[in-house]
Amino acid sequence: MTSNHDLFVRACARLPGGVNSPVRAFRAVGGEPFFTRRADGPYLWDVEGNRYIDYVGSWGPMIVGHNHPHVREAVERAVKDGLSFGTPCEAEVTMAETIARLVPSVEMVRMVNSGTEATMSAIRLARGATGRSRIVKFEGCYHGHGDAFLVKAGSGALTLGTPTSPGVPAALADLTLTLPYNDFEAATRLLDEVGGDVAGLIVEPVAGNMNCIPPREGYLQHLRALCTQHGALLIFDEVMTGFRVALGGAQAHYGVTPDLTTFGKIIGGGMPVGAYGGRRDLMQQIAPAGPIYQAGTLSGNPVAMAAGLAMLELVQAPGFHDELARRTRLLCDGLQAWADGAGVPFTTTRVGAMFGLFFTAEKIETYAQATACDVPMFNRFFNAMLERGVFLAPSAFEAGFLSSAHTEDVIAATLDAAREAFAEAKAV
Ligand SMILES: Cc1ncc(COP(=O)(O)O)c(C=O)c1O
Ligand SMILES: N[C@H](C=O)CCC(=O)O
Repeated sequence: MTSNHDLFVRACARLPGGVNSPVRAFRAVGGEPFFTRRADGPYLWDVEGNRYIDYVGSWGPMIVGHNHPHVREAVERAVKDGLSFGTPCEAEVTMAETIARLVPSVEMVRMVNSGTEATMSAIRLARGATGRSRIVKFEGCYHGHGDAFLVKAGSGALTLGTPTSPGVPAALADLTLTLPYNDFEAATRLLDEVGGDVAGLIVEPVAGNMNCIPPREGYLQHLRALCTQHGALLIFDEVMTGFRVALGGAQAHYGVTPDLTTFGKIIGGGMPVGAYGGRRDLMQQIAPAGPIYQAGTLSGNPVAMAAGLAMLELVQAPGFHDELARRTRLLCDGLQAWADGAGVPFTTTRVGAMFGLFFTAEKIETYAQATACDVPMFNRFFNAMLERGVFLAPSAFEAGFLSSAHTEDVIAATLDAAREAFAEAKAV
């Protein structure tokens, strides 16, 4: 039998850090990653046969659990007709119509192959449409690895201590202005100062790459008003929140209408997909309808569209998101109870089926608070949970995700593990 360790040794010889995306490497939590052989429902199995309850969900897409038969069968049917056409196909039209129906601010959409491509393209559109160069993002928010976004970025960049990446030319980084998330005054001040030069302000409407931080009440409305006042485009990066925190995404949940929205994860059903869309007058500026160029050999891939459409069918079931939110609350309340019982300072955040675990007694609303939490304690808890067969995101700065396959029994098993894990993490 191949072992996780042997595979990691082989991987490190040929893949930087042994992985194809930094967050998978377990650098922050210590130890070595496991190698998944198969996944089903709420579970992953590694190459050694160990089973894990999975709260990473492929970093968000697997909202109906792994290997859901409806999604798998749609993929199997699509594959029989060919893997890629390089011509338009019906499924991509249906995908665009579905997104537009479920997210009304998106009048037109362009399919791409990742969340990174979606955000890079949205920013190009914002710059092209406004004739302005600067963009505004938030400290600790992550929008993929495009140059413009690797400035005070979250996710693996924050975890590994390189929030502003080498390799991004200073001339480009200087065009990215950053703001503290959830700070009303700072946003007002910055836009009053330079708003006339700002093409777009991009935000994760629920921050999910510095752990999970919901917006303060009225904050997204405030950003909307500022962008309107200064003629900057408001871009919601819903790669993580789209179709997860509510059927219509965070914009439906909070009742705020952005100019442009980016998607990924769930709309691919587990296949590599992204999309950006928004107001018709803006999207009509994208080539070949307009002059702003953006293209993709595999964009609108028929197999990926089939997977995404099948998943979007499932999340439209009546009560789907309410039930997921209820179970997420069960999980978070249960964790809180065991942490309190063990005398461990701990707090949780959640919006829909997205949650955050913080080792602090404070209510978390800012990047500064998130990064001041007890990270070594998180790392011990992570490893104690892993030993008990529960896989949390391997970083104190990533959100957790629930799926409809996480039944009350699965949550109860998670909580049993947590009771011991809190005690073990505290004992050190
Ligand atoms: C909010 C957000 N935007 C963009 C991205 C980039 O997506 P991808 O990894 O598919 O390029 C991610 C995740 O990686 C994300 O969480
Ligand atoms: N936090 C990232 C996206 O949501 C994790 C995915 C990755 O970068 O591999």
